[in-house]
Amino acid sequence: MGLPALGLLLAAALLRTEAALPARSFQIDFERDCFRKDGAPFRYVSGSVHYARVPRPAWRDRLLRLYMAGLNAVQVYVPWNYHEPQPGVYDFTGDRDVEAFLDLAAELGLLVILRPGPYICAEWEMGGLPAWLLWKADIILRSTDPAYLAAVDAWLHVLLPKVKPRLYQHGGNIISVQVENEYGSYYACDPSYLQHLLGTFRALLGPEVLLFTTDGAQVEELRCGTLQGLYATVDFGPDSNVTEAFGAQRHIEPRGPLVNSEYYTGWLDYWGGPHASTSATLVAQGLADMLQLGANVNMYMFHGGTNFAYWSGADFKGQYKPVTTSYDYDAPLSEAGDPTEKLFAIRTVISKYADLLDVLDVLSPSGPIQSQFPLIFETVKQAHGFMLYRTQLPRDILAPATLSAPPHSICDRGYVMLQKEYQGTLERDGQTELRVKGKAGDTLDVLLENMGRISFGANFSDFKGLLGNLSLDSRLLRKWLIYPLAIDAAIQQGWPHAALPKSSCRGRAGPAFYTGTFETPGIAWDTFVKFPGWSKGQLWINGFNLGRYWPHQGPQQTLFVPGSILRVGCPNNITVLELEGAPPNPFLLFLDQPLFNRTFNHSPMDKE
Ligand SMILES: CCCCNC(=S)N1C[C@H](O)[C@@H](O)[C@@H](O)[C@H]1CO
Repeated sequence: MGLPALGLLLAAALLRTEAALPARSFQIDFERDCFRKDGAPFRYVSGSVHYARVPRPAWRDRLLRLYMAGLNAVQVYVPWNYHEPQPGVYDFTGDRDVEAFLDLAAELGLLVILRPGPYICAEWEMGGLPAWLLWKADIILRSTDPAYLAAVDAWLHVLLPKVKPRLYQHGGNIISVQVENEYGSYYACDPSYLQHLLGTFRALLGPEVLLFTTDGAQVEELRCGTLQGLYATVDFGPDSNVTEAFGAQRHIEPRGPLVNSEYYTGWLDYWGGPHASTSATLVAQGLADMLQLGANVNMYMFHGGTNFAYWSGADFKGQYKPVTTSYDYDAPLSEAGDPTEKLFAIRTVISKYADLLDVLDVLSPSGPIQSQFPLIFETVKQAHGFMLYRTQLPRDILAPATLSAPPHSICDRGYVMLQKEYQGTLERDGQTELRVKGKAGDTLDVLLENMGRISFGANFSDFKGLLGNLSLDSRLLRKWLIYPLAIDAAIQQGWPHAALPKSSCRGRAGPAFYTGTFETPGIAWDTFVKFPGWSKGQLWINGFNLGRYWPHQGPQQTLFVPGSILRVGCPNNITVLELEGAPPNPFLLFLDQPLFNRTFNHSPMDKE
């Protein structure tokens, strides 16, 4: 392609910058029975932490432990009575600073599932309803009783304006909001009450936020607890049959994501009764069964904490049963915040389902840029490294179709995945076509690598990225999400070591991060690292970017590692971004000599 055409193409690409709008969406895909976050399939693995049961100085510790266990969201109740001790008197300070708790979760990269009630149950005093409601002795709680609704609306008009700017669609981290709580278990069964709440939540939160209900996984409980316009979810513990329980949800929601909003990791204690104890193995197995189904799960409780002061509630089953001060719940994180055997069992399960590409929230914290056609690095002000281009197949492609790029428009290498399965590599001066097949809506990703801008010999600017439009059987692919990747920043901040649970990993085809640690033998000398059987990628040790490796291409087979970046007497963190395919049992070798030339003597170290 001559320069003018390339120039024109470039101009066209540049002209399209106005189309670049930030995409922040969290919706239900009723076709593919999943959530979509920014247009991409998304599944949450969440845990309940109640800020009202944890002193504020410990919030960061508890949320970080939840994050490091591999969860990507935290479910949060808002107890009305904790914030409105007297009618019209509000307290959001100190341990009651719910905004600070939500913002801390956001800072730690956690999404939030918010449950503002107004009734929350939770073994909390009066289920979160303020005791002063009972000054009107004949009030009918959780109904369309005008006195009750007046107090509810006044409270929601104070609380929900604090929530709205933190909604995911507004740049925050709250992905969904629950209306009421297990209303199907309440005798009143007043659908006008739920309808009123729906109206108030929509008026104060806007049309985009995902609103849902939660009820026990029994059809009779779902009958009164659900409402058109509120996505119905269920709750059940490890002693339930997963298929039957989600079958109850499907009775109300035949399509949409499976959601267990309260997967009981333990249970509450009553005065006079035994401390609850639920087997870690049973809890982990139930979690694995649900994740295998692709379900979204919130573990109730991940961390229970304590019913300080007079905040413990009570159950009534023909007999008054007050709940204890400890809300340990036999949860994965103990009342005092200590990890338990159950936490490690859960972390192991999650690590088997952790999806590295879900870490786009970390690697691309500003979120994707939405554009009709691909944008180049320079348009989005990305200098070096990698960008991820994502779109969906526009139609079923049941027979292999040709995915193609204009010649020389791949600057410089594009690693193609369909539904996260590696399809092959598009190259600047090489292969520009691949054969793919899939279903409408399948996610097509192109991880685009900048291999370095021309330093001599060209009379044009060496722009980077997808400089042209990809097509499928000659029909242009549109509606792209573009993620500039800040990999170095994430690694320097401790990702993925702090985030991804350690698990024995087997090599896979296509782009993937591999992490590990190693000890030096008491010295920190210069060394050379070799990649037996690896293909091409990038290497970091202790946050230092050592550069590109490409033993598949050669000639060099090792990377130089300066001794100055190594640590003695403590683990060294190593992160590998392999782009085309790691060996089945990935390992690295440290040598005291460089290998500058690709050898073909098939020595054991060269074994693929
Ligand atoms: C014996 C408790 C019966 C009601 N509560 C139930 S089932 N639960 C569901 C309820 O939504 C939650 O807030 C918690 O109260 C949980 C028990 O920890």
